[in-house]
Amino acid sequence: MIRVGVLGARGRVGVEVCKAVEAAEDMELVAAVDKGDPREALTAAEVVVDFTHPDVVMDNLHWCISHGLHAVVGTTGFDAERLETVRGWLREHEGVNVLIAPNFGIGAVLMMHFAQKAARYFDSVEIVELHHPNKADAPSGTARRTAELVAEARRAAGRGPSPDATTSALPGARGAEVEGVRVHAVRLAALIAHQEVLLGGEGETLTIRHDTMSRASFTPGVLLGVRRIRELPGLTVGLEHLLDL
Ligand SMILES: NC(=O)C1=CN([C@@H]2O[C@H](COP(=O)(O)OP(=O)(O)OC[C@H]3O[C@@H](n4cnc5c(N)ncnc54)[C@H](OP(=O)(O)O)[C@@H]3O)[C@@H](O)[C@H]2O)C=CC1
Ligand SMILES: O=C(O)C1=N[C@H](C(=O)O)C[C@H](O)C1
Repeated sequence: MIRVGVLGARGRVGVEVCKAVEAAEDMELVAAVDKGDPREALTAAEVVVDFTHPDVVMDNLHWCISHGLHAVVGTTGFDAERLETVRGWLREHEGVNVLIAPNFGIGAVLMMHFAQKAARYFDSVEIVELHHPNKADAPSGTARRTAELVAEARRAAGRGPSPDATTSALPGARGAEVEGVRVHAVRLAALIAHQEVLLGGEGETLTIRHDTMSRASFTPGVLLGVRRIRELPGLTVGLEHLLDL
């Protein structure tokens, strides 16, 4: 049995993760911790799952690593600097492993992968992410990561920026720029999490779209991470490393 603790256990995703861990035959939920609860309960766990908030996730991770606990992290807000900080902590605590994934949905991971594959073949690319209005961060972690992957593929193919002759625009009208890729964030009641990657070329467009219809969709990926984390040394970024893509 893998002893699992959940941080953010009363949150929208945390609740689903707790249910999934309790239903898994090879796991035991030993701690369900949310804001205001003492983290010490997590020391009964081997693996801690974090779905909290971008403002607190670094402190949580530092605490887990320094207590020798593996961490599977869904919370967003990671940039290159934060990832480097985590790598530094892990160097000081050999044997502790961390998986950080901006999206644990299998379909979402495939959407990012397909977008990365397609990027080299099109002149233009833009990303539209659409989420529930209670989301803390914009753009989403998934959109940021998609933009990074697409930008990397375009650079490798020797492609310059997407064509754009705009010389006059209201601030924000063209979205945010992530490594040269435009990302637009929509917040709308009734939505959960959705993303479109729009690609345009000579006389054709390709739209790659993913829709999250239930937060339970994140749990198979989280459980996969929990099962595999002990054999993934150091820091792993992205669920794609655990899939056969
Ligand atoms: N990687 C993935 O697949 C996915 C990632 N996410 C990300 O996960 C994060 C959480 O999303 P979501 O569940 O919707 O958010 P919620 O706000 O619903 O849940 C977060 C929970 O964490 C609690 N919390 C805040 N601070 C702490 C703390 N220091 N220690 C323990 N618990 C704390 C919150 O309490 P309170 O409300 O009182 O502040 C809340 O109950 C976000 O960054 C989101 O983008 C979401 C979906 C999928
Ligand atoms: O906050 C959310 O809801 C989600 N957050 C993640 C992100 O920022 O990419 C994953 C998914 O989009 C849902």
